[in-house]
Amino acid sequence: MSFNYKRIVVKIGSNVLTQSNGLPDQHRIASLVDQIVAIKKQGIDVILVSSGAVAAGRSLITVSDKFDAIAARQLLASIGQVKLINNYAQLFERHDILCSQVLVTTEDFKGRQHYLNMQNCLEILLQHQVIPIVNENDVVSVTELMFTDNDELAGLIASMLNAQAMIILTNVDGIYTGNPNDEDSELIKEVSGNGVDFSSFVTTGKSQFGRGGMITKSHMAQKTAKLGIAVHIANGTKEYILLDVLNNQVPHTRFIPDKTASGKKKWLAHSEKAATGIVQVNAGAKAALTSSKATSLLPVGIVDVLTDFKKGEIIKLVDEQQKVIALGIAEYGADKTKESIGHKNQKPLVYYDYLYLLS
Ligand SMILES: Nc1ncnc2c1ncn2[C@@H]1O[C@H](COP(=O)(O)OP(=O)(O)O)[C@@H](O)[C@H]1O
Ligand SMILES: N[C@@H](CCC(=O)OP(=O)(O)O)C(=O)O
Repeated sequence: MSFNYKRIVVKIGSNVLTQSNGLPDQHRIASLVDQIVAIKKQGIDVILVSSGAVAAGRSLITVSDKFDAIAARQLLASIGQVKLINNYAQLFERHDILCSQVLVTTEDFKGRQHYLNMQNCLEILLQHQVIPIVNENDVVSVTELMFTDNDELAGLIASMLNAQAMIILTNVDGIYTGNPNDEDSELIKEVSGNGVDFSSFVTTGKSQFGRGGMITKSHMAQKTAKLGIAVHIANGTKEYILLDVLNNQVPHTRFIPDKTASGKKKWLAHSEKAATGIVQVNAGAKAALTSSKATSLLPVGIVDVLTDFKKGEIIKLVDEQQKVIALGIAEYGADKTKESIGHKNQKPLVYYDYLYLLS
C-alpha cells in the first residue's frame, strides 16, 4: 500500500451507509466490511467509527412530530444501533472476524483516568484482533454532552490510539473550493499547515442525514493533522474506496500530518470542553508561548484569573482579547495563581509538556 500505515481509524458517515430512501445500503456496507477485512489481513489495525444509528432507526419506526427532537433521536438511535451493529456483526462473521460495540459520550474523554481506561479497552480489543465499532451513545448523550458529530469523535479516537491516519468517508470526493455541485469548484487534493480558512468556501450545508457538515470535518481534520495524524476525506459511495485511498489511487483530500505530538498533548488537544479555569495572559507571554521555542507559562505573564480552578485541572489560556490560545494542566490552583500574578522567579503555572497551543 502506498501509505505505510500500521493503525488507522475509518469514519463512515450516515449518508454513506444509507440509501436516499432512508434504508440501509446493504451492498455498500458489505463492501466496506470486505475492504476493512482486506486491510486488516495486511496487518493494519482498523478502528471503525460508524454513524448510522439514527438513520437505521428511521428505517424501522416512524416517530410522530408531537415528540421533541431530542426524544425522537434517543428513540431512533436506541433501536437503530441494534440493527446497525447486528448488521456489522453478521458481515464480519462471514470472514471469521469479531467486531465489538463501543458507545461513548464526551464524558468518557474528560478525566485523564477515564480516558486511559477507554484507551486500555480499545487496545485490548485490537490485541485480540477484534474490530472496535465506535459510535456516540446517542441515547444518553444530549445537548452539552454531545460531540459536534462523529468526525470529532473519530479525531479523538485516532489521537487516543496513536493512529497514523484517519479516513473520513462521506458522500463527496473531499473538500471543494466551493459548492461541490458547481462546475467551477475544484477538489482540494492536499492541505498542509494550520492557516487555511475553510469558512470562505465550505458552506454550512449538510447532506441528507449528516449532522456536522463539511466545515466541522475540515476543522477536525486540521486539528487531527496538527497532532501528527494524516487525514483523508474521501467518497465512501465509491466502490473500493478504502483500498484506493490507501493505495493513493483515487482523488480525494489529504491533510498532511505535522510532527507527532505526545500522548498528553493529544489528550489536551481535545479537552477544551473539560476545562474548568480561565487564565488571561499578556501579549509578551502570548508571544513566548506561541514562538517556536518550548516555553512554559510563568506567573510574570499572567494578568488575571477569570475563572477559578484547582491544581491538576485543565485550564484555558486566553489573550487580552479573550481569545483562547492554549489549553494546559495547572500546576497549582487559582488562589496561589492570584497571589503570584505578575511576580518574577515563580514556578510555572503550566509546564510546556502539559501545554497545547490551539494555533
Ligand atoms: N466546499 C465543500 N466541499 C465539499 N462538501 C461540502 C462543501 N461545502 C458543503 N459541503 C457539504 O458537506 C456534505 C458532507 O458533510 P456531512 O453532511 O456532515 O456528511 P457525513 O454524513 O458524511 O458526515 C456534503 O454532502 C456537501 O454537500
Ligand atoms: N451518532 C449518530 C451520528 C451522528 C453523526 O455525526 O452523523 P454523520 O454526520 O453522518 O457522521 C448516529 O449514529 O446516527
